[in-house]
Amino acid sequence: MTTKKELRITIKSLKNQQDRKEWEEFSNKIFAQVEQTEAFKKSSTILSYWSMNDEVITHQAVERWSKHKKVYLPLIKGNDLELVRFEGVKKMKPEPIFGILEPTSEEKIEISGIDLVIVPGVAFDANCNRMGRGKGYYDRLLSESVAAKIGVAYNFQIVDEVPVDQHDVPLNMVVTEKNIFKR
Ligand SMILES: Nc1nc2c(c(=O)[nH]1)N(C=O)[C@@H](CNc1ccc(C(=O)N[C@@H](CCC(=O)O)C(=O)O)cc1)CN2
Ligand SMILES: Nc1ncnc2c1ncn2[C@@H]1O[C@H](COP(=O)(O)OP(=O)(O)OP(=O)(O)O)[C@@H](O)[C@H]1O
Repeated sequence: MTTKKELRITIKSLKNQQDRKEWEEFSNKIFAQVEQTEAFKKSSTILSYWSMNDEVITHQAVERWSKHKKVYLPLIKGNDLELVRFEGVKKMKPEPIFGILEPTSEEKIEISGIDLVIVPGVAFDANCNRMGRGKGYYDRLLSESVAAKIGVAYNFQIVDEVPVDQHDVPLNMVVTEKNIFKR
């Protein structure tokens, strides 16, 4: 059984072997699939993330969705995430630790007010288990949530088995450019 630490190293080296020119196209495909789901169609409040350069690219999808739904993005506050309304790229600022762009809006929401969460991750498996960047932010956030949870990843991030700890929260669905896994 591989450990989370080993799996993070494996995925990091796989990332370096990818042709990133395809990532924009893959990301478009992934979010086209997400938009077909009942969970998406029924949702009015979405928690997405604003992608960093090694993640499924969310920027276009967030802009598109924000025209007819309320879209929120995570903001790091110590050990927790605050959920802040997306009001356009111009109203975002880089956060000091990882440089992730975060919204500057005053409008916040509790996780209980969210219908659908688009979850980033380092690796996922076909049972919709997820491993993140190892800080536990999403595990703590999602443990309190009944929202639909859709993980998004490139297909190379799907592994046979993600090591699962007790606090890890499984997702309802994982979407890649090649597959849709449901639980
Ligand atoms: N786009 C995006 N936003 C997000 C997350 C995410 O995974 N992706 N988060 C999800 O939790 C939260 C931020 N948590 C983060 C945790 C670690 C790292 C990071 O870059 N870690 C380095 C190495 C660790 C370190 O420096 O100590 C890395 O993974 O290379 C970034 C964000 C909230 N916002
Ligand atoms: N519900 C929780 N309550 C308290 N601590 C937690 C909880 N979930 C995770 N943690 C702690 O967070 C740390 C990181 O956990 P883990 O390696 O599973 O994170 P991850 O799922 O990879 O990261 P993330 O959720 O940030 O993407 C662990 O030390 C774990 O004990």
